[in-house]
Amino acid sequence: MPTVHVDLADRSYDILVEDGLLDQTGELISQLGLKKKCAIISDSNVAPLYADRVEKSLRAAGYEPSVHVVPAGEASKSMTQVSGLCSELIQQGHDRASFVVALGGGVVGDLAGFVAAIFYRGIPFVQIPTTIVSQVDSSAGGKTGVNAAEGKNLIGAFHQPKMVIVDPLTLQTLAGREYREGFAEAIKHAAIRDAKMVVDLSQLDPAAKYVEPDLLARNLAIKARVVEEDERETAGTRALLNFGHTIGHGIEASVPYGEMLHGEAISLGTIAALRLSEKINGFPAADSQKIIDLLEQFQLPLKLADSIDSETIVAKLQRDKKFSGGEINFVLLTKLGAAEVSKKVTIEDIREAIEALR
Ligand SMILES: NC(=O)c1ccc[n+]([C@@H]2O[C@H](COP(=O)([O-])OP(=O)(O)OC[C@H]3O[C@@H](n4cnc5c(N)ncnc54)[C@H](O)[C@@H]3O)[C@@H](O)[C@H]2O)c1
Ligand SMILES: O=C(O)C(=O)C[C@@H](O)[C@H](O)[C@H](O)COP(=O)(O)O
Ligand SMILES: [Zn+2]
Repeated sequence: MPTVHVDLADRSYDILVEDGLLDQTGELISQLGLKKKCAIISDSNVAPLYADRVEKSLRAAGYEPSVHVVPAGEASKSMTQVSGLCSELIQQGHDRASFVVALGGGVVGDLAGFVAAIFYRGIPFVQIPTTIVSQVDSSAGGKTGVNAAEGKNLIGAFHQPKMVIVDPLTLQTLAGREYREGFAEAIKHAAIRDAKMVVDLSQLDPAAKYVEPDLLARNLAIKARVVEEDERETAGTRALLNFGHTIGHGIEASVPYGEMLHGEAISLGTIAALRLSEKINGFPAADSQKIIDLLEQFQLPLKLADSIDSETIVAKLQRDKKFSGGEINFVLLTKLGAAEVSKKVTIEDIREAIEALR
C-alpha cells in the first residue's frame, strides 16, 4: 500500500493510502497503542455517509467511540464550534486518555485537530480525510485551527496526527464542485515542487471522483518533505506551501466563510502569484499559462467578481501570518516546479495583481 512516512522525531507518523481503508480504521489505529475511548468528529454531510463504518471498525477493535457532528462548511471552523465540541467531549466522559478521530474534509481536520490540540492540554488524533483538499494536503503536516472574523486560520496550533488514513473511494460521494476545488492544492504542489505533475494532472478527468492512491501519495510526500524540513514554518521552507494563499486567503475571507470554497479562492490567489512571479522573477508567461490551463480544466475561478472589493481583500491579507514586523514575505515561483519566499513584493504590487484578476 502507498505509505508516506513523516519523519518528525517523536512526532513521526505514517500516512496510509488505499481503497477501502475506512473499514480497517480500528485495526490500523490499534498499532498506535492508544487507550480505548475516542471521539469521532465529523460534519453533517460526511457523518451520515461514513461515520457508521468508522465507528463499527473501531468497536470491532475494542475501542469505545462517541460521535460528534458539526454543520458542514467553512463557517464551522470557528471558536464557537471548538468550545461546543470541548463541552460535548467532557460530557461524554472523555479525558486525557481519549483520542480524536477527524472524519471529513479540511474543515473537520483543522477543527477536530485543534480540539485535540487543546482538549485537556492536548490529546492524540488521527486524520481520516474525505476530500481532495484533505487527501492531498490538509490531513498531513499538523496545522490545525479555526478562522477569525478578521482572517483565515488566525487561531490555531501545530499538532501532528498520530496517523493519516486515506481511502480514495470516499471521493466518490463528493459533489462535483467540492471534488474539483481540491485540485487547486495539487496544482500548487506541482507548481512549487514537481513540474512533471503539471503534465500528470492534465491527464485527469475532472469528473472522475477518484484519484489513484499513488498520485495522492505523491502529493502527500511533497508536503511531508517540506514539513520535515520546517515543521513550524520558521525557516521559510514551509511558507512555500502557501503559494497562492496570501491573496487567496484574502479573497476567501472577504466574502462570508463558505461562500467561496478554499480551492476556488486559491485558484485566484495562484493566478495573482503567477503574475507577480512574472513581474518580479521573470517567470515565463508560457509556464504561467500551463498552470492556468490546469485551473481551467478543473473549472476553478479565473476571474475575481466585481462585487468583491479590492481594499477589503488587502485589509484581510495584511493580517496573514506572512506579514510580520512590517515585512511582506511573498511566495513566488522561480521556475516551474520551484518557489522562493521573496521580500521584493510591495503592497502596490499586490493591489495591481488583485486588479489584474478582474
Ligand atoms: N491544515 C492544512 O494544512 C490545510 C491545508 C489545506 C486546506 N486547509 C483548510 O481546509 C479547508 C477546506 O477543506 P475542504 O475543501 O476539504 O472543505 P470541507 O471540509 O468543507 O469539505 C467540502 C464539502 O464537502 C463535504 N464532504 C467532505 N467529504 C465528503 C465526501 N466524501 N462525500 C460527500 N461530501 C463530502 C463537506 O461536508 C463540505 O460540505 C479550509 O478551511 C482550508 O483552510 C487546511
Ligand atoms: O501546510 C501548510 O503549511 C500550508 O500552507 C498548506 C495550505 O494549503 C493550507 O491552506 C494552510 O492551512 C495554510 O495555513 P496558514 O497558516 O498559512 O493559514
Ligand atoms: Zn490551502
